[in-house]
Amino acid sequence: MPEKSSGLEGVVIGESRISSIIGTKLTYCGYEIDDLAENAEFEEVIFLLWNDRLPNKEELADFKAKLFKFMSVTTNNSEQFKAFAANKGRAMAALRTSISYIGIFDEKADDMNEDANMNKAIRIQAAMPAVVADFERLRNGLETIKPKEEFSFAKNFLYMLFGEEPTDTQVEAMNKALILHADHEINASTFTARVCVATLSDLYSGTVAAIGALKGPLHGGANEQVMNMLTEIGSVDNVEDYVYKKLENKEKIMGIGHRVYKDGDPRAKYLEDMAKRLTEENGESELYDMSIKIAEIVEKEKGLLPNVDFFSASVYHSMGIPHDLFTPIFAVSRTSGWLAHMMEQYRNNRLIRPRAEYVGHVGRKYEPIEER
Ligand SMILES: CC(=O)SCCNC(=O)CCNC(=O)[C@H](O)C(C)(C)COP(=O)(O)OP(=O)(O)OC[C@H]1O[C@@H](n2cnc3c(N)ncnc32)[C@H](O)[C@@H]1OP(=O)(O)O
Ligand SMILES: O=C([O-])CC(=O)C(=O)O
Repeated sequence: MPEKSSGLEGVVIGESRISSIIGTKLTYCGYEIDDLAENAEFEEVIFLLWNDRLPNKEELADFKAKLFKFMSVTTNNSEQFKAFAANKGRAMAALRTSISYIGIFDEKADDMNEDANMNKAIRIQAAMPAVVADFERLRNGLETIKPKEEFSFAKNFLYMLFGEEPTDTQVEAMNKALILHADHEINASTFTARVCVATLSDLYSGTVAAIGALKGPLHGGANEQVMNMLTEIGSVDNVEDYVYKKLENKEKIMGIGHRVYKDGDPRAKYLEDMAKRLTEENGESELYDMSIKIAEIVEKEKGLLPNVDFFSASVYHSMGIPHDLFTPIFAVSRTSGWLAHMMEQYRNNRLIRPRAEYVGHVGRKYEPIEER
């Protein structure tokens, strides 16, 4: 029997050209995350992850046009969608179900060639922001908003969500957040997507499986939990009591710690900067001050540092985004990484099927029901 690794910690599951984590350095296809966060548009990063190179001007224009086309044809006006939005259905569940639902109507869903998969990838990526925005509007009894061709992905996402043109600061913050969350090696949701398509299942199925994995509070779901925690704490004066009590009870502080980064998450500093700026502009800098105090105590007591989810909560809150849409926004971004990984998996596929050490009963015999 091969060696056991709980949580597959430290296990290398194969090769990838997509993102690399070395110490606290994160790169996408060889480009440092800092370089991309400072200079790129999210659409360029999606293209990069899917093609292993940045697009030229014409390729980017063509790619944006395709994304736009599918963002605008994704009408979430089906009766089912309206019903779960009107019932104030849960946002991640709505997203998961919507992607599955859209997949039903793609006649080429099971075509496995590279071109067909690239087309499906564009459809899925483009559908994500539209589904999140439409869900938010429909549950509030509002009309859905069509994207505009001249707007970027980040700008359209905010525009479809709020129904008015976002400010440059908001667009810049959303663009950066989308880039910073786009890919992260073999995290739990990406691994889930790869396991799913390694059976030669389709990209819709892999995306739906990945959304389910991202939803959990130990992964992408942590950003909403961070906001719940900040709301519950309420003021800087209450931080110490709250954090020490949690630690004494061996409870987790959300948004802190990481399976791979033990010396800090390189994405957190960007979100921290944005959180500082945006909370100040919003007159809610206490949210930032509380976050800093929480992080200081947990670092002092446990040696653990904030991950990408910690400051993204105050960033999204400052932008006026409802708290249950924080994790769906993570999904809008991470879909780019999931799709890149699934297409990479197809190119060099092998069924993913590990083993388990059996620790259950042995040698039992079937007992007739009357004798149990
Ligand atoms: C995008 C993302 O997915 S980033 C991660 C988002 N998730 C969170 O923010 C949830 C909070 N954090 C956690 O639960 C964890 O740090 C994880 C799941 C992210 C990583 O967990 P693991 O690699 O399994 O670390 P592990 O659970 O072994 O932790 C090691 C020790 O640190 C403690 N610890 C880890 N994270 C935290 C935390 N957030 N708060 C308090 N203690 C923590 C553990 O209890 C454990 O303590 P012990 O040695 O006294 O038992
Ligand atoms: O890599 C991980 O385990 C979690 C994470 O930070 C991410 O998915 O962005």
